[in-house]
Amino acid sequence: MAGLPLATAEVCDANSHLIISGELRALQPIFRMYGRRKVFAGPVVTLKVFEDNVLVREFLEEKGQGRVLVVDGGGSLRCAILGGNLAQLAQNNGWAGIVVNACIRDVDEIDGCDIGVRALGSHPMKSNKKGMGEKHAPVAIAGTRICDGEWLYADADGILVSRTELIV
Ligand SMILES: O=C([O-])CC(=O)C(=O)O
Repeated sequence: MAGLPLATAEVCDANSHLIISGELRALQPIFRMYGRRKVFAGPVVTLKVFEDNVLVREFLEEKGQGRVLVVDGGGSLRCAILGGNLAQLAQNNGWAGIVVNACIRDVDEIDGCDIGVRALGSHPMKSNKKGMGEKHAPVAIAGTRICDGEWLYADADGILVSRTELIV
């Protein structure tokens, strides 16, 4: 069930066979936690952009239905590709969380939203608005390849990606 609070450490202990096969991977611990939801999970939607957040908005304008948006922003530390308005939109549209391999801004506003956000850090500058990027492309972030439709589980210990939904 989407949103079920699975503990990532317990999932790892109980599923060593899935770790060995590569079906279950842990992202390297490079992210900071933002948003009110410290624990979130759901099916993944991937997006690849670079210092441009038009496509981030396009996704978050859709109904989230408990999904997690994974944005590979190329690791950029030069501007923010998610801010308070987009986080509010994501919350209102029912996204479970957003993982950003880049920076965010409006941290206080995002921390007030009922959504989980992980990002490399915060940056006060906005991004470009050209609409460049690739939706649903496989991404490689934090040492981990992530594909559209996989499942992501995040809690205080870290972030797991599983090829299929994990059942408790
Ligand atoms: O529009 C942007 O570039 C991001 C932002 O600041 C927001 O979502 O509030």
